[in-house]
Amino acid sequence: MASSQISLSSSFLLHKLPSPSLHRHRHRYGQAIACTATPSITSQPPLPTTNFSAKYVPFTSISTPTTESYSLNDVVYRSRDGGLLDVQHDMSALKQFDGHYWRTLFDSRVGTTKWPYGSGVWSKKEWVLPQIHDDDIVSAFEGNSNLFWAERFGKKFVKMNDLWVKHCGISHTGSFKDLGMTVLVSQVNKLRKRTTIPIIGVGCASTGDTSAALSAYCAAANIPSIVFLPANKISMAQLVQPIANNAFVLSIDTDFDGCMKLIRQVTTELPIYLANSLNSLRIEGQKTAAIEILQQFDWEVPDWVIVPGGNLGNIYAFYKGFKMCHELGLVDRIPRLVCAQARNANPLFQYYSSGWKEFEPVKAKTTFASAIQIGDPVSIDRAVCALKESNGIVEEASEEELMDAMAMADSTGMFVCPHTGVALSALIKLRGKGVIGATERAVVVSTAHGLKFSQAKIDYHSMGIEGMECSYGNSPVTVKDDFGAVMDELQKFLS
Ligand SMILES: Cc1ncc(COP(=O)(O)O)c(C=O)c1O
Ligand SMILES: N[C@@H](CCOP(=O)(O)O)C(=O)O
Repeated sequence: MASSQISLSSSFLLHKLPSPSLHRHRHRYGQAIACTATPSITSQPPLPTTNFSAKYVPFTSISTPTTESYSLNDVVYRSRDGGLLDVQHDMSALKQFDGHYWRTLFDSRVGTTKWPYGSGVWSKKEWVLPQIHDDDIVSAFEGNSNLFWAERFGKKFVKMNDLWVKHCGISHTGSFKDLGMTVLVSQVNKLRKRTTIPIIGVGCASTGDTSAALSAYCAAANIPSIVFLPANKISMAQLVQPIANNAFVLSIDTDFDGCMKLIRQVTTELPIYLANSLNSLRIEGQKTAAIEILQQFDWEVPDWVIVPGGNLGNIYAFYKGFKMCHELGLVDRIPRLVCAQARNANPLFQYYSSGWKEFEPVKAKTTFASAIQIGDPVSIDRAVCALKESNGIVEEASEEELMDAMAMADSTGMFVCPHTGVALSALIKLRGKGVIGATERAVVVSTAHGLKFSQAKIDYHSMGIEGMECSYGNSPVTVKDDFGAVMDELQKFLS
């Protein structure tokens, strides 16, 4: 058994759970929701009675079949040989229903208040965590985020008409991490409530967004959360989130990669459940953003999806979501994926540029895209798989390019984070090279809310960043309290 595994009982039996056909009323987030696991609305297809299931398998089993597998009720993050794990669904059970069935089922749940299907994640429950009981789910009705037609940005800056931004950051804690965290914390909630597995808390290393999501979902479920943050390397808005949500916060004098090493060691010694995306449960929630994009396009497949990458779980999550939709007959192909990295933290870009010869972690340098300042991504193998299987591309953006792209987007009415700037910058480059065509449909994934990174925007618009022109900077004009002076400034502006 790998040292990172805590040997715990996997004998938790689902038949101990209350019958899923129970009709009942329950309270969530102060709202009384009439909930039934057997929906009565006629527009919704009957729920399948088949027993769907999922288990952990070594990630390598995608290409090399193996008998090694673990129950999702086990506390295990790595395979016997120390590799990554993946959640494998019983695809033959899911395939008993055709693509039309799944599309109709998922569409019927959009906008519902019925627990837990009002969540963009749990509206796909059968594909996410099929064996969890609704009562154990910890959700803030995350997901269902805006797929924004970036009409003005598209026309003005990249000569495209069919450009979209998936605003995953307009969410409960302001980033896409909510999608994965609802799944992970729900599973922990179930294990703590219904088994004797000792989990005293849930922990993560973070560049700011994972910790915000973890602490919020744990607080909602009354589960202790422990977060390791690289000191002085995350934004104030991100730092205050776990503090406000009552997490135990360790600010450590290292970078994210150092924090990640520490939390991996700590979670092998103490019964603290690991919440980083090394834990493949997170991917199951995050993959629903891909399914949601297809759904929002009425199940038409975009040509390109561009995702900023750091620890590299999300690029694989998008691939997995698209792949499942293809395999289960909801769509007939998958989009090409682009992973965009900051030049100051670009180990994947370097690996890709070398023709996938040899992966070398890097020492990540300071970047305005601070949440992706990661030099040794845990999901490197997952990212390579996603890119190879989707005929994907890796791009990078300099500090000036990513900040300009962020400012360009904001000038057209968005308010995006620097990581979205990295992805937009990749789009600009790929359009410039003619790789992405003018009439193709592209989706840029926006990963966090711009308000979390207001200091970066202040720095840019103050035009005081050393070595950066800040070409799209927009400083306020200082004027004295005088009608004539105000009129003079307005005349200058209007002319
Ligand atoms: C805002 C933001 N964007 C992008 C990423 C990259 O996601 P991933 O680590 O899954 O590659 C992260 C976290 O790493 C993030 O917090
Ligand atoms: N950007 C992340 C970095 C950790 O990524 P994870 O997906 O492995 O948790 C963060 O916000 O902490």
